[in-house]
Amino acid sequence: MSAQSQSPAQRQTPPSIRARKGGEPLVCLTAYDAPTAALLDPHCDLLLVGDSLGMVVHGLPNTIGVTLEMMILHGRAVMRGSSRALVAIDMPFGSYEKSREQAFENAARVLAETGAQAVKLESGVYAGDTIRFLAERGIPVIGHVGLRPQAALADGGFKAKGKTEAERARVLDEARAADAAGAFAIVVEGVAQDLAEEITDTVSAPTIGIGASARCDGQILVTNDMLGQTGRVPKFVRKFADMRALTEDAVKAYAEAVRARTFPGGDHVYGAKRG
Ligand SMILES: Nc1nc(=O)c2c([nH]1)NC[C@@H]1CN(c3ccc(C(=O)N[C@@H](CCC(=O)O)C(=O)O)cc3)CN21
Ligand SMILES: CC(C)C(=O)C(=O)O
Ligand SMILES: [Mg+2]
Repeated sequence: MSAQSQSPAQRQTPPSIRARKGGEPLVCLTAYDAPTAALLDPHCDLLLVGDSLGMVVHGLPNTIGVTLEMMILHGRAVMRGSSRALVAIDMPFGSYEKSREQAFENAARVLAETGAQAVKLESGVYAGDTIRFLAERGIPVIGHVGLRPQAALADGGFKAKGKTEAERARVLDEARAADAAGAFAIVVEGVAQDLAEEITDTVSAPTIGIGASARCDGQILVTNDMLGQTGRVPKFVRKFADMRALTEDAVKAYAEAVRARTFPGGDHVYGAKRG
C-alpha cells in the first residue's frame, strides 16, 4: 500500500472488544468533549459518552434529566476528538425502556447523528428483549447491570447491589440476559468481588467493572472522578490526579495577578502601529 492510500489507524470495533474476553484488560474511561477525548484516545480501548455527563458537566442531581439531544451533542464532540478507541454512547433515561421499537429508533438516531460505534443501556432482566431486537438489526449494544444509576429514584440513591442472596441472583440474571441477547460487552457496577467474579466467569461477553473489583475483563471510571475534578466521589474511585487543587491554585494566581496588574504583561499585549 502506498503512503498516500494508508488510512488512519482503525478504531476498535465491537468484535475487537469482544475478543478481549479473558485477555488483556480493557481500558475504558468516560469522555464528554473533544479535547479531553483527544487526550484519552491514545491510551484507551473504549471511550464512553456516559449519561453521568448530566451530573459531571451539567450540574444535575442525578442522570434522570439527561436527554437524547445532550447525548448526541456530546457524542459528536467525542467522535471529533478521537480516532482509535471505540466510542459508545449511553441511552438516557426514557429513551429505550418503553418498547424495543422506541429503543431501536432512538439508538439508530444516536448512531446516525454521532458516528459512534455502539450504544449502552442500563439493562434489567426485562431489557434482554430490547438488546436482542437491536443487536439483530445491526446496533451494537453494551449492557449495564448491578448498580444502575437510572434506577436511583426507585432504589432511594446509588446503592451497591448483591448484598442479599435474592439480589445476587437478580444481578446474575441481568448479566445472563444481556449476554444471551447478544450484548458485546457488559458494564458491571457496584457489586462485591465474588459476584463480579461469578458474572465474569458465567457470561461470554467481556465484563467492564466500575466498583466491581479487578475480577472483570476491563475497568471504567468517570474521567472527572479519577482526575480529582469532582467533589464527593463514590468509594470505588481512585484519584490519579488532583485537578481541583491545581485548578484552584491557577485561578487564585490569575486573580492575584489581575488585581496586582502584573497580568497581562508586555508579552501578552499587541504592539500598536505608529506613524
Ligand atoms: N461523578 C460520577 N461518578 C460516577 O461514578 C457516577 C456518576 N457521577 N453519575 C452516575 C453514576 C452514579 N454513580 C454512583 C454515585 C454514587 C455512589 C455512591 O456514593 N455509593 C456509595 C455506596 C452506597 C451504598 O451502597 O449504600 C459509596 O460509598 O460508594 C455510587 C455510584 C456512578 N456514576
Ligand atoms: C460510569 C459509566 C459506566 C456510566 O454509565 C456513565 O458514566 O454514565
Ligand atoms: Mg451511565
